[in-house]
Amino acid sequence: MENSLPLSDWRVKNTELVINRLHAFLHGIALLALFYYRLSSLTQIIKTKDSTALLLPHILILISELILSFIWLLSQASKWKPVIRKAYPERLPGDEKLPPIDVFICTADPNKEPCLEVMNTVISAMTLDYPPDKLQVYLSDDGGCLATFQALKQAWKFSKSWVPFCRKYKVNIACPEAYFLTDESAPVAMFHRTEFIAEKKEIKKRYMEFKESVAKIIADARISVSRDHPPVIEVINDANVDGMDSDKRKIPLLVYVAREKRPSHPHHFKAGALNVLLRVSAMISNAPYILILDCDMYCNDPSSARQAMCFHLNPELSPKLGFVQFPQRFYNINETDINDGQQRSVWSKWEGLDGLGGPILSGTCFYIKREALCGTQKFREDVDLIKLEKCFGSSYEFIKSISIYYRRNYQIEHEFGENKVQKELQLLASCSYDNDTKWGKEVGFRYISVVEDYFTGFILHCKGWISVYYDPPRPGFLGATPISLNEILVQQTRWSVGFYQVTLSRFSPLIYGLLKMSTFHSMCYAEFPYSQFYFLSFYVLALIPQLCLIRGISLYPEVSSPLFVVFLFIFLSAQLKHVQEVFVTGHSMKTWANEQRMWMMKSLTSYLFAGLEVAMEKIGLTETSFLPTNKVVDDQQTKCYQMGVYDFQAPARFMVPLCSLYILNVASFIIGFGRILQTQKWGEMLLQAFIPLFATILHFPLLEGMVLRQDKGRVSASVSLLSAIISTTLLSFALLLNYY
Ligand SMILES: O=c1ccn([C@@H]2O[C@H](COP(=O)(O)OP(=O)(O)O[C@H]3O[C@H](CO)[C@@H](O)[C@H](O)[C@H]3O)[C@@H](O)[C@H]2O)c(=O)[nH]1
Ligand SMILES: [Mn+2]
Repeated sequence: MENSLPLSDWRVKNTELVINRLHAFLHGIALLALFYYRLSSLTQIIKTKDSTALLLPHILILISELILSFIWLLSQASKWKPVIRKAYPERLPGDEKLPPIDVFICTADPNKEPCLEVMNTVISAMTLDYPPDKLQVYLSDDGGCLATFQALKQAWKFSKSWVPFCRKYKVNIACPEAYFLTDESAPVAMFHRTEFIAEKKEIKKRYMEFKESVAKIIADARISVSRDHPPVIEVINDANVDGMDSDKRKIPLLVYVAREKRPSHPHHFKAGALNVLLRVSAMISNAPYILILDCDMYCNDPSSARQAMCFHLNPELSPKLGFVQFPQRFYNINETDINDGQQRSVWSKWEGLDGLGGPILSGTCFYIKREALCGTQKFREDVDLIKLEKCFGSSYEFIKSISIYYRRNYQIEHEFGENKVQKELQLLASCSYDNDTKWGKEVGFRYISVVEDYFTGFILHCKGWISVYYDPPRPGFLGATPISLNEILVQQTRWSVGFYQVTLSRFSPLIYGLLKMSTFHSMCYAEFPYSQFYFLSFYVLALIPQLCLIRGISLYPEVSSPLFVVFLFIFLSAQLKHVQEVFVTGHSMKTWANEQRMWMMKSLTSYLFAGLEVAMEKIGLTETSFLPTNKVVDDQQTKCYQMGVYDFQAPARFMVPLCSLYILNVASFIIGFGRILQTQKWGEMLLQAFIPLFATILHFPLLEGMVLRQDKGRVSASVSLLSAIISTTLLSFALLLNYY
């Protein structure tokens, strides 16, 4: 009876589907009317003799509207068919039938990624509700830091009591730090209560001791990131014996991996680290499924592994299913979330992508099939060793380990600790192993972009794998997101660089993607890289209508013209659609305002600078870098975030463009409005005066930061001054031209 019930099912979100398609239809027609107006007014300008002064602003506005509309069009794909999924872990087969899982956790820099948080992520993964002999946790330490290694040993020691405690009392929060903060009581029957309280007290004491020991390790060590070290791979256990024996294992296996790094070798950042883990784990446990986690994302609900298996083991999905993606949810978000750290709009797209072939791989919180990453599906028949070596590198042991996927007769026979295995592991974690192989190109995580997640997922989809988005009611994972404006903009710049790198390669979603996947799916993939061009639109819209306003050049239809309604409709329909999406996902108007503001701020800074960075990279002036976000927050940033105000202590390159444009918008509105009063040309200039007014209101926090605030998070005086000079220069230039 039980077996006949499906492990998972899904349904289309019909109401949203209807709203989205109807909106797309109406908004699309209005956009056509807009371009009709633009083209006819352009032809008219060209026909009139003295046209040069008018032509340029009109063309610029047309370009900006074309870009906005093109990205809007791409974005409709992810709204086409939103679906929602359900998993039924209680219908899974017994533990003995569950497949093993390897967990990969990456850390890179102990100065930016606090050791205790990394260890909490590790411990939370060890606590997953899964048979312990089928769960292996690997920590990749890209910093090659001894302190991390020592702390991991302490984490293992603590896990030996924590994991059984959680299993016994079915503790619902897998991360100890979070558990002791919330004071959750276990759902046990009353007669266990006293025993539970006593054990909880004891385990809390052990956690405190563990915390102290980590703090001591950090205090004693010289914390530095090494770029020059040999590979270190160690199974963490008491006496170097009992950890490996899976029959007796009460808690999951824990392995420390620091791959070899040499200054002369490219290490390909996180993708490189994950590929080393893929190889090393193949020698040790070789689980068919892998959970990948960033060190700042811990397992919140221990049942995520079983939930993911509901999809991976569902015969309807299984053969083609590459990965199950969970959303990234954050524990450090507050109600105001002024920086839009939660990225609501991105995650709601994933439901739409799920209806088209699957969500984009998002770097962390996903259960992926090893076979999909290793690309072994194409070696199903017997292939010769030379060919395999060219693809997977020189380790025969590794090739044997993946051969289960095409001959299915290879079992791991070696004992860990044998010299031979250690030697093989060292080889697999060496920095030159990738050379002249297909690693990073056709095997494992792909290298060409710093958004290795997006790119690798894209290639998997192109190869015919599908993926599933699962957003359970209780978040499977919780992480920390940057809370300062600066970190958010730096992070966004990195992502944007990564998107440009993909678009400029031969794998551009709108060329390569269209050939390999459905049109709608590739449109979803294209939306991300093409969104970078918002910077062009927003620079035009933040400057041209304003400068034309003070010069009295009209760029929009008069109030009396029927086309005025078109513009009004487009503005309102876009905003109301956004408001509807915000409300449907349970948020308020504040979220709408924050998202609008951050969208513009990111476009005017991160998107632009990423473009410049990639251009410099192309001509050989700079090298790609992946600077991990700083997970250490100072009091100042926390204070600002909690008060719901921006921390404007970001570098001038971010602040000056924003402040200059703001001042220019305020000034142009005042001058323009004065001009309208004088000339009484209300109808002609109304729309145009509205643009700087909207910007002034939406970005009011900038005015506060420059003029009203006195705290440390205000805009620095030098930035305000420089911005004032820049905007005044631009304004006087425009005004002078006017009198000319
Ligand atoms: O050379 C490196 C650089 C980073 N990392 C790790 O990569 C993870 C992600 O780095 P983080 O600084 O937290 O970046 P985010 O911007 O928060 O990460 C998002 O964006 C990345 C792509 O840019 C994805 O890999 C991530 O999964 C996704 O959460 C962290 O665990 C790092 O330790 C490495 O292992 N090696
Ligand atoms: Mn992160």
